[in-house]
Amino acid sequence: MAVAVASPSMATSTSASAKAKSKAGTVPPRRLTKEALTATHNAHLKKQSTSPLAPRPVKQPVLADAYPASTKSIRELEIIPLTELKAETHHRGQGLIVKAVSAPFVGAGAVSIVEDEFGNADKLAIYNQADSSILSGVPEGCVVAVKEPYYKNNGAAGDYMICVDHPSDVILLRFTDPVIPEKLRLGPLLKTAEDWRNAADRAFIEKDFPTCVFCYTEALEVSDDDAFKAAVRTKRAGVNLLLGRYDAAKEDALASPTGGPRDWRAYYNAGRAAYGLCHYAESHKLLSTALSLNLDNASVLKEHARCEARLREEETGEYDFEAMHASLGPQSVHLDRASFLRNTRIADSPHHGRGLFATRDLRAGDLVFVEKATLMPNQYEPTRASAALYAMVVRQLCDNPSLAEPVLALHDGGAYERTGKEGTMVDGVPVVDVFLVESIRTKNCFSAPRSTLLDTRPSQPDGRMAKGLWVHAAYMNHHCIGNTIRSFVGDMLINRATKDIKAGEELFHQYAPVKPLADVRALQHLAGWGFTCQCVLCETERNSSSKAAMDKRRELAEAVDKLCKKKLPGKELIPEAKIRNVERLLKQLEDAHEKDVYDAHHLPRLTLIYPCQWLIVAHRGRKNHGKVIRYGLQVLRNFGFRVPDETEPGWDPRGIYSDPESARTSLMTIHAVSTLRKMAEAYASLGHVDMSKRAREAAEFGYVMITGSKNDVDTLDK
Ligand SMILES: C[S@@+](CC[C@H](N)C(=O)[O-])C[C@H]1O[C@@H](n2cnc3c(N)ncnc32)[C@H](O)[C@@H]1O
Repeated sequence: MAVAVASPSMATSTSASAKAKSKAGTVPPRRLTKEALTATHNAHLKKQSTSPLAPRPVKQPVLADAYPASTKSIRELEIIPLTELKAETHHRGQGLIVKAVSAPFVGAGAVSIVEDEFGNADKLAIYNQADSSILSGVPEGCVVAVKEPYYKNNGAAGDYMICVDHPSDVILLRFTDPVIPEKLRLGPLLKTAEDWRNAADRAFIEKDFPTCVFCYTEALEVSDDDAFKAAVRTKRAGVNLLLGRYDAAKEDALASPTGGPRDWRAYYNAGRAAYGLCHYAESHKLLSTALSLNLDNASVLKEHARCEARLREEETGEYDFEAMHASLGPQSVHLDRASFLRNTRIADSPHHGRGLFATRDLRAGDLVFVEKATLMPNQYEPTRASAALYAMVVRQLCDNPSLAEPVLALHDGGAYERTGKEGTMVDGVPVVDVFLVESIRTKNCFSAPRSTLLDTRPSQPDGRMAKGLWVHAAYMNHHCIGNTIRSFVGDMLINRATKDIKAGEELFHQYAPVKPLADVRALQHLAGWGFTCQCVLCETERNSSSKAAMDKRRELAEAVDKLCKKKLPGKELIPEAKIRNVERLLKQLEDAHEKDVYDAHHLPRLTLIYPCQWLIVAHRGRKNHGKVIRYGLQVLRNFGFRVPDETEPGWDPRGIYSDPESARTSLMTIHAVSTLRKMAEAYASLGHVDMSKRAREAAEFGYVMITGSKNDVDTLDK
């Protein structure tokens, strides 16, 4: 489903919010009557979009307004009437029990008019519910408990609402729940378990799966017939599978065997649920049991074989990358593949908290790990990608509580105070704190193109990225001079070594492409992830490079950008005079790098890369092959690789990746690959066949690291 960000008009304006804050903690003197509330609500309902394809808005949390989710049971709270709600107040230790007396208006959240046992009415806005939950649009007549409610002004005078951000702060109560006050109690809507089961079956036919689950649950509560219950559980397992509620599906399925001939179905469903959770070993075991009970069943055989393929990937790290690329499409970015993680382990890092470490020696170019996204929405629209991921994490934590352990274990930036109860079950639902989720999302998510390979094509890249969470990769710390690099095929993250790595060494990657200017880079690290990079480049530039030299480099880099318009030349012939101007600026920029800092430590000189690349393309257009090679060597040198100033006899570009000296200082990027490829072409034009072959092989090898798999490096021209 498409996701949109809630429009600014939905947010309270600054002056209105200041006014509202001045009333904080007091019971508002004038509130809207039930009739006024209902009239406005009904007017909104009439305008409500009913298209299932309409983008679903998401109310993304503002971390500055964070408050913790309630961790108490509704039974521990003091139930208050609506008239006791105080403005801009989180009612700690208190709760509401109210009945929906209107149909829900479903937008960024679901808004209903609710009534308490005394006939007081108010507006209830529930956000962040999973689509699988009835609470994503509370049906009229349902009774809900709101725990530790937050009451806020909605912008206009007298217009207040109960705002539920944390999905676990609202509980759908069963009609017979004794906590419901007498006046709101309807008693059971249907009498017998069969009635409820039939109602569920009807909801199933109408594809109203949340209602279907609700009615099966009521049937189970009412019945004491084990055979009936087993059959209902089988049905509910099937619906939960459809809803992607795999934890519940597995539990239902495993509670349904009766010792009869249809038990294979229970293990089959449980196996499919475990597969949905990517628990392939468990899935295989369950499907094997199903198979032992029904040897010839084609569906079981198919799932069993699929599961074995996943186990092989987990074990060997062997993937058919070509087939994975071929299977990508606008609607198919979630690939049916398992993660391969055994070359790595999570352990304490001297850099920060936990990090990822190699469990065996790896060579440059080796696959370090491959990880299937824990969660990645198929949403590449830049304005929607973050909100879509946030919404997905929240909804999945509600739908599959077992996800809480790996997701909540991630670093949250340290500023958010956890209660320690997040993820635990209270009142039958997992405590989900949306502000914690957002803190974790911002510190751990990656941007992912649909395919890194396609992204390297100049004709293709649209720069559109989805955002996703890969919980294993999230343990990797940043290093500008990283020893690994990531790429993507759909929702699969591929991580390859860019250098030789010894068992036990910490693995690093770059969180974002490394900015050439040290202070810009430092700001990005601090603002984005709250750290100061200690890599040799950042550390040395911070401590040894003078401010005057840094300013000079910035000034000259800007002059180059201005002259070259921040682009590489196209097919046009570049005038000699312009080339000379760029060469002059390049020389000045080179001189602005202190020799005792950059040459002594052989540090990358990142501001020099762009003018060198520009000159390569300009000279290539004029068939100045010697110059292409000269500036090609400079690009490699400026990325921190050890290369000769001029091609020396015996120099082999294929050695740059495993050269231990280069390893300390070099950054691996697509620009190094495209430079090697152009050098290969220039060597060939000069008749240096052997050097051309070596440079081409070095480019091809680098392209495997960059794109994640073996691909034709000429893609760079397509
Ligand atoms: C995705 S987490 C990485 C795993 C994290 N170390 C942990 O313990 O969970 C990102 C956070 O790690 C920390 N970090 C990453 N790279 C770092 C580095 N080179 N130096 C210091 N802290 C770093 C920052 O606090 C950053 O917000």
